[in-house]
Amino acid sequence: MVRRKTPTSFIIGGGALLLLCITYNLAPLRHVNKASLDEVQDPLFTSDKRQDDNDEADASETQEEDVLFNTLEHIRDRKQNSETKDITYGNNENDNNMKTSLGNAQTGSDDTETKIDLSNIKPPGTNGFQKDNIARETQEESGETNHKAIDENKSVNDDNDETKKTTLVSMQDNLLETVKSEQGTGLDENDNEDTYDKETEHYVIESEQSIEKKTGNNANETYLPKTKKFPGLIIIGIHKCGTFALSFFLQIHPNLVRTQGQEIHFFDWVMEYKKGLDYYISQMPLTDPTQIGYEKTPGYFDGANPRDIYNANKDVKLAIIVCDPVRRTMSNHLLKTLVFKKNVTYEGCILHENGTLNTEGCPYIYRGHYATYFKRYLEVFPREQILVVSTDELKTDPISVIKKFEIFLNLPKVVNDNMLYLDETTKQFCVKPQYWSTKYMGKYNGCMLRPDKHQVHPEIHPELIKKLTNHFRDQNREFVQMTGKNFSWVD
Ligand SMILES: Nc1ncnc2c1ncn2[C@@H]1O[C@H](COP(=O)(O)OS(=O)(=O)O)[C@@H](OP(=O)(O)O)[C@H]1O
Repeated sequence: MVRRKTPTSFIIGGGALLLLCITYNLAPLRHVNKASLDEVQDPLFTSDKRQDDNDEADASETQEEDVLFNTLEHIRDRKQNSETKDITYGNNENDNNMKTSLGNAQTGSDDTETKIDLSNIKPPGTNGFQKDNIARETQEESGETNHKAIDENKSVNDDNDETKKTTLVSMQDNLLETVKSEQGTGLDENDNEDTYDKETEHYVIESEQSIEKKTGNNANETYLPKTKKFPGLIIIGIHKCGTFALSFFLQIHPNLVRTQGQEIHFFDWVMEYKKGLDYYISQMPLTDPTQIGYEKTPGYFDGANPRDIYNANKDVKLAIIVCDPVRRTMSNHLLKTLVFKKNVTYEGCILHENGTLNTEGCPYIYRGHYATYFKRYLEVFPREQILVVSTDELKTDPISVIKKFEIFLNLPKVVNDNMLYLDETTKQFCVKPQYWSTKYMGKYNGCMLRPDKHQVHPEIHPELIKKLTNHFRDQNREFVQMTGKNFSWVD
């Protein structure tokens, strides 16, 4: 009679075998996860004076795909608002305001002094200007590409650590590039022929235009070589105060050339900064010796270390465009919710649960502390090296603003009122066709009509306006003193 093996030994033997298989099979995956996470997270989430790492813990607990989505979201947040503390609404120990809704803002307070009746506040965005267009534009410019990139990654062989790591890193680069291109015009300069001249420390490029000048119809024009160099002007802020419009209108000056299609974020994103100055210069537009290249990254105002900019080029001229910080809070919120689809409420950001203002935790508010940030620049740059203009003025009289730049940058005085017209339908100033470049401005037809730059603002509750106005008063007054300029919104 054949003795059958006991079930116990089967169980023990089988169990051991199973354990061995699981360990063997999962070990590489675990290894990949860890390595990949390190690769993906390190540059993005490293704690730094410029970057907040509050998402790090969450991200490290997710699977790879989730990390990539999170990474994209994280980069988006950085790009979108250039907010170094963006995700951290809840830095107050009692505050978890990302989750705070209108409802619990109303009910959460025991403090009758500070409690505000918010029942009349309309949820933002329900009747927002061209909301669908924004959604489409956002999707067109980023979403589809991002998802495609992520789908592509799914096909990578799970067993191949190196391939996977490389893919994740290059996906991270792709995502960053995609995100970077979201905010700009989306019209990229065709400058693949870069060559770096070590002697002059310049990128020397023959652009289409200069080649055309040498060989084409414009043979009589003097050929001026175009190079990439450190910008002569950087528009450092202020976020949501019309930096795009300013950058747009400055293009009508023939001696000013802006970077195309993206904000550079070199001085406020650690990962970009680490790429070095040569990389930064490679991102600049081609300019001939009569032209000044400029870039605008509003995140520099509150997110960059002014010393880094100064050390890179102490002669660079800086500009900021300034708006009412109370209105700016809503602008910031609409960008976050309508354009970047964050599920947050205005009140959830700006108020603690007890109804007091979340002044240090909500970027809508703390980015309006103009005096604080401006002071940091004045510690490094001479006042006369920073031009301060106002959003109101740019809206009502763009040419006068550009004329200020002509003086500030010692440019030929060529701009005049005749270059613009007031569009009757939109009540916006537009550039006459003969003064805009089809290559860079064509998409907007000479008018600065990006829907996300003309949001219809829902009403802010009068009590909140009062609170915010009181809060910003000292900062505003100090800012007026520092700049020597007056603004309609400063009392
Ligand atoms: N022509 C003109 N002149 C001056 N200012 C203008 C102009 N057009 C738009 N705007 C204002 O620009 C706001 C968007 O600001 P930014 O372009 O700086 O936004 S961002 O920081 O780049 O995301 C935008 O904010 P919202 O009104 O909330 O859309 C406008 O207040």
